Amino acid sequence: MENNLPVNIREYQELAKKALPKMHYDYINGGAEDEHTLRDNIAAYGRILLRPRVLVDVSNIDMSINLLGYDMPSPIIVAPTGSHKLANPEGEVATARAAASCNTLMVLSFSASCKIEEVASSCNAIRFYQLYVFKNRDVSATLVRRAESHGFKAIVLTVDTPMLGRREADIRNKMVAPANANLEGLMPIDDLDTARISHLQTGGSKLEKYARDTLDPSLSWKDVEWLKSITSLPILLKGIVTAEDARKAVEAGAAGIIVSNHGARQLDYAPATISALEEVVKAVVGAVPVLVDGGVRRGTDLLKALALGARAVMVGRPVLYGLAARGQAGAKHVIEMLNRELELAMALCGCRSVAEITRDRVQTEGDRFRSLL
Ligand SMILES: Cc1cc2nc3c(=O)[nH]c(=O)nc-3n(C[C@H](O)[C@H](O)[C@H](O)COP(=O)(O)O)c2cc1C
Ligand SMILES: CC(C)CC(=O)C(=O)O
Repeated sequence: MENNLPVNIREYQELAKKALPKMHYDYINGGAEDEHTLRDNIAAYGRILLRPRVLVDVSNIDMSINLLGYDMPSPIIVAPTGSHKLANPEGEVATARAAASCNTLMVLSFSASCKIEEVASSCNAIRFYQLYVFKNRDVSATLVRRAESHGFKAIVLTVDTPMLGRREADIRNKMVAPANANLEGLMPIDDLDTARISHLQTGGSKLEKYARDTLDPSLSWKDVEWLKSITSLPILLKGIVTAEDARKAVEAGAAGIIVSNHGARQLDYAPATISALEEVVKAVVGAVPVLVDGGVRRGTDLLKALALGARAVMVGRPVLYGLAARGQAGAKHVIEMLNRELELAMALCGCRSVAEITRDRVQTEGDRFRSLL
């Protein structure tokens, strides 16, 4: 096996598909409804071309960045994804160790299958905590306090999930809500079991029923204020794809914006995130860092996102593919592979540092259209 390691993310995806029960692979891999946005998150990267500059001495490439005051050796971040135990029995602890061994920042999901405390004590690293606002605010507030006291450095509030998107593979597979290790003792377990296990008349998956019983559809800008009132940690808003909301996020005091469509699992026909990134970057005019996730599978994708103004780039499914295929070693290899691919892409584009990955290194469809006018 070690001599036959996958050479790219696609190969990890194939291994993950072989390794996992169909229900779990579909949950990880799937998107909402027609999966138009799911395909476009990846396809949109393919429509952006690179404009390499040559005869630059690229014998030293520096991929480091600074995010919210933290120096990071590369702009890659592990996106928050729920239920890592579906991919590997060691769950988020294995992912956290993989990320830490690459000095990569990980965002721990609210829906994690390992406890905040377990992840925090498994290895030393800078980590952020992702939050959902539950109907019962005390549940969310308690988790924020636990994350704070275990050294998490920022809260990533996911704002694109007032209710769960319609994921048809999960409906077909009768996907059950995976156990959330961090809710134990916070919600009456009977309620959770009913939500997780009961049959539905609505045609949604059991996961959808669980989300409906817990997530608060009244989520609004007031909740950002509420969150600010209960924590002194910086708050990043994840799930913004328009200039209008980006401006509101800055007004609301967000410390950062994550351009995301939740890996195309929420609103189908939302824009591919790489197509929405520049609009958001322009709207915030440097007031806060803008991050992006969705569809990143290559180092060249990372370079394109950085050229269009992302400060850092989050990766979701690829890490889960690595975890499912080869556990902690697989998750680590995925991060390393993306780092090496980015380094090579930078060298071949003549960029010695992230600051040198400027807007003119890419040509978007919009650029091609404008050049015809
Ligand atoms: C299996 C899975 C679970 C996810 N769970 C969460 C979650 O708990 N919270 C959240 O904010 N985003 C969640 N996401 C969305 C990711 O944070 C991220 O936006 C998305 O995976 C990026 O797209 P990519 O998978 O193409 O890299 C999840 C995504 C996947 C694939
Ligand atoms: C339980 C869900 C809300 C987790 C999630 O965000 C997802 O599956 O995309």
